[in-house]
Amino acid sequence: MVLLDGKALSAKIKEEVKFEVEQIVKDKKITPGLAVILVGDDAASATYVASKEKACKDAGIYSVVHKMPSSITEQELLETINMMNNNPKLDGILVQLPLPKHIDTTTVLESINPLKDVDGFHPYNVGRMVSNLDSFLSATPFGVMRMFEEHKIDLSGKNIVVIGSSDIVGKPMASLLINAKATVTVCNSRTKDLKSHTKNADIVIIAVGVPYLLKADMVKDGAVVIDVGINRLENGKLVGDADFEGLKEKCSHLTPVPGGVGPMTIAMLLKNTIKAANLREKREAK
Ligand SMILES: Nc1nc2c(c(=O)[nH]1)N[C@@H](CN(C=O)c1ccc(C(=O)N[C@@H](CCC(=O)O)C(=O)O)cc1)CN2
Repeated sequence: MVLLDGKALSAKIKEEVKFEVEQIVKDKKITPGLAVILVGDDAASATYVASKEKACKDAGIYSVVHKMPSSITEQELLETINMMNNNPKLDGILVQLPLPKHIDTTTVLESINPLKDVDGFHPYNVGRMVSNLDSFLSATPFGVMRMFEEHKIDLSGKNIVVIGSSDIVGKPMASLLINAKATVTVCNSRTKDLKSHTKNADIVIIAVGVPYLLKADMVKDGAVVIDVGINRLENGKLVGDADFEGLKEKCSHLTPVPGGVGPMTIAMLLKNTIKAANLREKREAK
């Protein structure tokens, strides 16, 4: 079994980004800039934002983290985003999810300038991605695609099952796979007989937030399994949605948790920030 090591690959991508930043600074005389908005005091979100801040610093990207209490109104958040939309030094803007319940996530994401939308969550970018046009790609599915590319895992004509249809992972993942000419089945919590789908799959991608849901008897020999789940058990252990120990005997390729898809999310965010910095002149001309 080949371990799809996201930690090692993300380190390589971060080095690529560092080089790209140096080129931009030299050629365009600008420093790429990223704004991260963190609303509330969710501990996991705070950790992810801190990792994004550190990754930016290491790569030479200017970053600002704007922390807001969970009591803020939607209007206050929209005003902050508007200010960032109008700041030319900020090439990318992202709002860490999830947001508190009283704030409408769609309204907030739609308020970000699509040319600064480094999360790829704005409907403009989602639409362009579905149409296979150049766009910002949501970092997690983008990271999974980069893993496939790196390990020369061909997608064309493959039967791929995506378990989970979230806006952040499942839906964009399915679109990218369709564009890569795979035969894609998307399953969700109402899917009848999940195993009948996964058993036929060359590749299974799972992102549901249910520890150990995908077991060895649910996949065929030599399957590729990509585990996007991150679940913290009561004993503090971090595990995925797939039963790694059982699956490792059966799969040709498998991602670990931690150290698989998670670190790729941050590396691909940096890639998107470089893309956004390269759009600065285009934005300014508008
Ligand atoms: N605005 C966004 N919000 C959220 C996103 C996103 O892409 N944009 N994705 C997730 C959280 N996330 C990044 O924001 C993220 C999740 C996990 C990891 C990661 O490296 N995980 C490690 C384990 C970390 C730990 O110890 O908890 C791993 O899997 O090895 C990075 C980023 C939801 N919100």
